[in-house]
Amino acid sequence: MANRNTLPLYKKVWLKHTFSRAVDSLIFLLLLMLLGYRVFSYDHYSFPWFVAFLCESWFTLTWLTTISTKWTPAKTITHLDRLLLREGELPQVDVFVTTADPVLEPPIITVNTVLSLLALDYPANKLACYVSDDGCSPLTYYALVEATKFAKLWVPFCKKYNVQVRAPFRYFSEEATIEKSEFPEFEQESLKMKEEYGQLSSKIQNASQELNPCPVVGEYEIFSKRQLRNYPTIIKVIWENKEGLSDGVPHLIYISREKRPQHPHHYKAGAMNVLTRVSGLMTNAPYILNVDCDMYVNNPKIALHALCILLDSKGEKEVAFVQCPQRFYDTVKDDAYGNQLVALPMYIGGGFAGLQGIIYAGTNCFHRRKVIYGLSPDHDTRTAKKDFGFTDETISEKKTMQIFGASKGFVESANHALEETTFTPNDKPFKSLDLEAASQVATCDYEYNTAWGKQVGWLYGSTSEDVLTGLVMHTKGWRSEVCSPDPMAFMGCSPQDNLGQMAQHKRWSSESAWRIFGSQIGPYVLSLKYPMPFSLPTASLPMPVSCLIRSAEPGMWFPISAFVMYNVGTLSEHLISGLSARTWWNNQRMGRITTMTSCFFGFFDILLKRLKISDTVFEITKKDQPSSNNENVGRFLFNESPIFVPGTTILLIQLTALVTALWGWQQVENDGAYGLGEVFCSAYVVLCYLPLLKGLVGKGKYGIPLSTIYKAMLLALFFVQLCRSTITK
Ligand SMILES: O=c1ccn([C@@H]2O[C@H](COP(=O)(O)OP(=O)(O)O[C@H]3O[C@H](CO)[C@@H](O)[C@H](O)[C@H]3O)[C@@H](O)[C@H]2O)c(=O)[nH]1
Ligand SMILES: [Mn+2]
Repeated sequence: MANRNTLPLYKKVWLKHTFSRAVDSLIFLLLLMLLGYRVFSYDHYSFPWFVAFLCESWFTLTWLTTISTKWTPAKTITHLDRLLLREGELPQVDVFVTTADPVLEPPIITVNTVLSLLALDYPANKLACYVSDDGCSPLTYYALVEATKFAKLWVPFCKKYNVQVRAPFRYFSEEATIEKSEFPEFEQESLKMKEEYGQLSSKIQNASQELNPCPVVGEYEIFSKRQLRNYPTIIKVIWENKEGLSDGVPHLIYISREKRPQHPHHYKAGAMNVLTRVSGLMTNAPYILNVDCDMYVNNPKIALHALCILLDSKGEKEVAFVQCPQRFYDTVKDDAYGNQLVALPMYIGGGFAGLQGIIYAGTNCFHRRKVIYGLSPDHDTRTAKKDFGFTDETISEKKTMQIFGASKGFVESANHALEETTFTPNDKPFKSLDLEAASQVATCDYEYNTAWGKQVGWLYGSTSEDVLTGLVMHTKGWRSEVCSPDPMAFMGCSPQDNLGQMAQHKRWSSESAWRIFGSQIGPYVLSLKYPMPFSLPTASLPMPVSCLIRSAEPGMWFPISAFVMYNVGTLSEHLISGLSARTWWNNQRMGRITTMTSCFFGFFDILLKRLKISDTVFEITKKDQPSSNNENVGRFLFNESPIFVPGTTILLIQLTALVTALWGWQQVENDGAYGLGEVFCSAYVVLCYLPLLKGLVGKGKYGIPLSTIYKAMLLALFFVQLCRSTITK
């Protein structure tokens, strides 16, 4: 009989997307033929020829990278039963939640996430939950304190009745069907919980409406001293599972790190590093789960699933992190703003398995602590510890301080973390609650002249710290895996309107552009293997031009067939994923729109930053609980932001072209044929830009501001003039 410790805890199943592969390859072939055609059509060499050639080459290149990413998709299957055989030896897990703004991220949302984490199906004495509050908000703190009282009822209730959805606001929402239970007292208790939760949310609601939300006495006094971005560290142990009960409520710790105006705080990456150090001093678990404040646990067994991969005898040597997909609840119908990321992760995300594994998405991810500290997979711990200065008596202290900072306690904990052996029996539960030592590692100058943000922890210098941090792990040789059990592991809020969606895309694409002009070339050379998501912003350049190039030549059959194939391919991918055709169309449409708005701007953002004209800022995405009477649903909102100028310009140009063509005002002396193909191209772009077209005539927040329209008109005129002069020459 095989030793129970050697049985694999997960397996990887390679999927065959034969249809998808065939369509994708055919498109690639067509693109190559088109390029060939261009090259050999000597007599047409001209400025438009050159632009068209450039764009088509770019498309071909990005398409090649897309197929190579999608080529070998896989999924992982975990063997929970095998892991549960070793239940007594499960390792500790530290859970990090980040929140940053009590207005954009209402505390009730954070509270629900925290409650769902505290109620995870995992021994409570092996869990600790750390909440980082970058807003230093007494309201968030108050909400967590109140939530803990409720947790003492909620956690046992969930475990007793094996409740599926452990975020109360979802559990009690009308849609969630409350599971029938064989226990007669269930209904009664469920009602009681509902009442208790109602009280909790109204307490938080009331506190948020008061001008001075919380008393400035007692434990809240410390918050009264704070000023905007200028306050000391506040760390509070809200709840300690003192007796180490495995069926109790896990530890809950609140952390608001020190901030001073003259010190950069590095946004989320900075917060994650503080969480890493404080938890290192307190529980020092070998595994870390991190979630954004809106990502509640939707599958209470998720920690067990992820650990199957991390503890597997092969996974242990190879896998740095386990990423669960990001899904969203109460989404806008048919994905009107194209931000729910359902088909994309399935086809592209799954494909990463054929490479070194999925990229780190910043949330819903389980990490190994020692990897966060910079360990490589092939490094045996001894040499690593020597490199870090742990073993060499003479240099040790100086060296470790240069890497991990001046806290002796933390250095010692890092020393232990590097030795992470699987299944450390839980002999020393809560190491110490030395708040003073913990406060020291949360100060804003702790990281000066250390490796934090450079070689250790979450890396700085980018607004998508996640992608960068994950890629650097891959460059060291680690792999990563997707864990996507049923039901979906986590669910979060997605932007409820196009403005939120655009801000988010701008941040993501500016991050990708960053790597193109990047200072740290290393990881990005690797990212050539991960080209798909990174070609996102660069698509913003050729895209607009290519929208404008129309050809009436025989060669136009190549792009036409490629276009048809592409649409057939993506539509079938959506339908197979169980999505509606309308969703597909919305995704296509938003793809065209975001390229010309957020991606375009993300690109310039980074140019400005590179030229040291501006600084990267992490704009937090607004998280609201969607209300049923949201009048904006599915409609486009506009504001004064220049982000709408390029899109409006494209729309105006295409409209002009369309009108000229249809009314037959086209001058014959150009090249005569203003064919069906051209009209079709213009019509297609206008169709994609329909929301902007509505914006041209809309009023108030539904209308594009006049100033934006004027700017776009000027640009459009300029462009049309330019084309005329080159064509008539
Ligand atoms: O100074 C800051 C700014 C943000 N956050 C937190 O970072 C998280 C993500 O911010 P959010 O505004 O929700 O960004 P999204 O665009 O929704 O986030 C996606 O993209 C980010 C990178 O761009 C990743 O970090 C996230 O995990 C990923 O969900 C939230 O919990 C914030 O509270 C901080 O802790 N401190
Ligand atoms: Mn988010």
